[in-house]
Amino acid sequence: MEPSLDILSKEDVKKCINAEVLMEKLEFALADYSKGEDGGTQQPLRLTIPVDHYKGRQFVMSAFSQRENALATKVVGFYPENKDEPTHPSDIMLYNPLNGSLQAIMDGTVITEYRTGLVSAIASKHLANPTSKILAILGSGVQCTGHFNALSLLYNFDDVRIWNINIQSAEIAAKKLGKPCRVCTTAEEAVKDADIICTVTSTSTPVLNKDWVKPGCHINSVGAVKPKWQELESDLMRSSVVYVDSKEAACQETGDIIISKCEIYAEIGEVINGQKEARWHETTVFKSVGKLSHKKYIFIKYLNKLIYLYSQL
Ligand SMILES: NC(=O)C1=CN([C@@H]2O[C@H](COP(=O)(O)OP(=O)(O)OC[C@H]3O[C@@H](n4cnc5c(N)ncnc54)[C@H](O)[C@@H]3O)[C@@H](O)[C@H]2O)C=CC1
Ligand SMILES: O=C([O-])C1=[NH+]CCC1
Repeated sequence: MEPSLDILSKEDVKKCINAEVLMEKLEFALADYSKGEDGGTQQPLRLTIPVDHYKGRQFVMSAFSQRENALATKVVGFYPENKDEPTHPSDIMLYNPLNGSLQAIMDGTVITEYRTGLVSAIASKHLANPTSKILAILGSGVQCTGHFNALSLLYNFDDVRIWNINIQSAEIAAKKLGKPCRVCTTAEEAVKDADIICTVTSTSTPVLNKDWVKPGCHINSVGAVKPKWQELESDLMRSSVVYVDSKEAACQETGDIIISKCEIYAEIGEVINGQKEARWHETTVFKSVGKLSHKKYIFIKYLNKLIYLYSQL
């Protein structure tokens, strides 16, 4: 008999996700990755296909995890000018690691939204002041909600600010958060005295300057996923303690690291493993590029188990 193939829509995936469980799994995944070969993961640098003719690009990310016994590939586009379609269309293929056969194809957009915010939340847990009360989010697309929801699992913010280059978009995002938050007209106003700042934009030039940032704050920066693009000013990168998701990927894929020529202090996985310090009393930047597709397939594996149950109902 042919093995069955599960096909999961965005709604199917949404029904399966439990953010708290996923956060735990992601922390293991980050730690395993930074152990190198001892971590039992195989994860080559992702493939980037420029589709300049249509102002887009596609990333192909594959990985195997021994811990989860999972093998998967995620394909994600980056089309920042899309209006009626997602700017990051994505699909995930899950394979049986024993024989390589395809087990499931699923929407990858929901996973991308959750996973990216949760990884920033994990970084914040280690690198931000534990009493953080003021959150600023620069950018008001999918990752704005993803980051707000993920960080709210760990912090009880009493002041949340949002800024976007397009203020109407920030106002729409603010309503979606379901909690009071302030829409600011400038990025500088939004980040004043903030304890945690998330930059989640599609900008190609810096939106956050060193002089605006309170010493000791923690910054999660997830945009600028091109070698010539920057989300944070070079001076800010050079004067902060910089952590990344993957040194290999960060040094090749983001102008925030390449152009600023800043020093990378550690991978966040090294902090989780106790190999490097969490210097949370200093100004810290967690720069992620999302290279860690094994973070995603851990989701997938988890989802697959739920999918199995789900398919029994
Ligand atoms: N590091 C990672 O793991 C991941 C990174 N990303 C990146 O994070 C960023 C945000 O992703 P999404 O929220 O899904 O995208 P989105 O398209 O939903 O939102 C992007 C936001 O950036 C704003 N923006 C565009 N140009 C700007 C400019 N010049 N200055 C300030 N804001 C500007 C847009 O108005 C919008 O609010 C993107 O750069 C994306 O490629 C996305 C997923 C994973
Ligand atoms: O990991 C991811 O899904 C992405 N990284 C950059 C754009 C999308």
